[in-house]
Amino acid sequence: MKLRFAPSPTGYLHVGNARVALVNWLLARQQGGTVLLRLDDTDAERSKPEYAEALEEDLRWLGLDWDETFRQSDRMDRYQTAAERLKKAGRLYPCFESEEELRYKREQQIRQKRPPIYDRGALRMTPEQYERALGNGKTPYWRFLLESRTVEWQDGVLGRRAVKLPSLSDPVLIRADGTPLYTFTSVVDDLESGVTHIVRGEDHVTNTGVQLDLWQALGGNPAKLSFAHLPLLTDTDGGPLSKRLGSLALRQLRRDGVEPAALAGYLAALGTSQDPHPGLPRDLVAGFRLSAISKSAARFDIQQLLAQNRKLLHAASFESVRSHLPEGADETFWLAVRGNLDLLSEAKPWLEVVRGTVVPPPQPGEEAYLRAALEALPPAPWDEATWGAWTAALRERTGRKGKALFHPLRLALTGEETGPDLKGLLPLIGPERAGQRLRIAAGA
Ligand SMILES: Nc1ncnc2c1ncn2[C@@H]1O[C@H](COP(=O)(O)OP(=O)(O)OP(=O)(O)O)[C@@H](O)[C@H]1O
Repeated sequence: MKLRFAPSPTGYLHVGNARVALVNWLLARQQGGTVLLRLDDTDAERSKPEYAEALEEDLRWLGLDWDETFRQSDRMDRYQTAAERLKKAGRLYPCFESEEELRYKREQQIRQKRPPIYDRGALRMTPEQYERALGNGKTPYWRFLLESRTVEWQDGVLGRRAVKLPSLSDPVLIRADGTPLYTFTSVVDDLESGVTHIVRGEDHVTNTGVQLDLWQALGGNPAKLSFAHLPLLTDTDGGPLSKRLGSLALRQLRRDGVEPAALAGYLAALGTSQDPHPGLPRDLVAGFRLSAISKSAARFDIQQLLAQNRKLLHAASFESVRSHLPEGADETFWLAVRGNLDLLSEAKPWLEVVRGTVVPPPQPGEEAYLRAALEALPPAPWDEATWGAWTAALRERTGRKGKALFHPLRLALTGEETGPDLKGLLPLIGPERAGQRLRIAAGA
């Protein structure tokens, strides 16, 4: 079994690309298969080495690896050879029609209520017309002659699928400047690198019909190839994802402090009826089932991702996050704040709150209460019982309870409306800072 992930290095990977990469990887690792990372970089204008580097880095960050890798741009001679083979078999034919001519033909077809399919006009060219076009300095581009049949396959996610080839235009495989196009290079590579399972986004379903025809024309046996098309992910608002738009890029999520295990766990369960659980890809292998993926488009909900991230952080040991915490953060600090974090990057401002300077906002009308709180501060040393003892004494003294009792204290001590449990924070803030902050807040 051999699977491949074949992104084009034309931008930063987004969560939709990552889901496809993850599913390929999980299937391969579950069944002892091989993973190939192929860089589809024949679009020289849009492909950039820095994107290729970035996508490898992003995949590794997510916890994925691969057994083989190559770039299409290194295999131009192979595409050339395959093209010659198709030409000899009469399946690749030269065309000279310009974009404008083709547009005109399409408009006419639409007016006549006919499907706008390429009419194979180039096949009717006589050898003399062909030579004349060449003599006039024209260079042909090349189309693949599709067979007149319906291509069917059993899709691992979508079920039985069929593509009627006569309803499609013969695809251009080679541009006039000689560059081969995706439809072509992809099939040549899949065939020559021994790929057995193609798992990719649903945007490729029509390609699959064409590519199976091409696969056969190049001597491949379609029975040896399995397909699964994953429904496309949309963004939180239901909009499409694109590398070009930079939407929901792995890079950005990583920069925002999302943990790879949160993302991988969420992506593996997305579009299934399973509840997501954080886990690195290697931890998800055993529980993964391709058949559990639903046929409908799935929405990538950033809130749900954050929920996974939260779950992960709340249970994370100090040792496991230590190297990503700001300097000065110790285990007591981590245990005090972890239950309140969506993202690891949010730990830093809390370190500021316990160690740095907080200017509490004014709380008009609360000055007397805050003065009473200052006076009731328990003596040092402070521990986790201090908050309970202090607020119990204040309850007794002022008759306050609930929010009226706690909220002015939180605001004065942290400068924030919400945050980690004060039972853990108060001893970290310590008597000196707590006293200062209460004094300022009380206007004392
Ligand atoms: N929104 C999406 N959801 C799920 N899979 C996707 C999505 N978009 C692309 N893919 C899949 O990601 C893989 C890599 O494709 P590709 O590099 O062409 O990405 P792309 O986002 O479509 O790129 P671009 O925006 O540059 O056209 C393919 O298998 C493709 O089907």
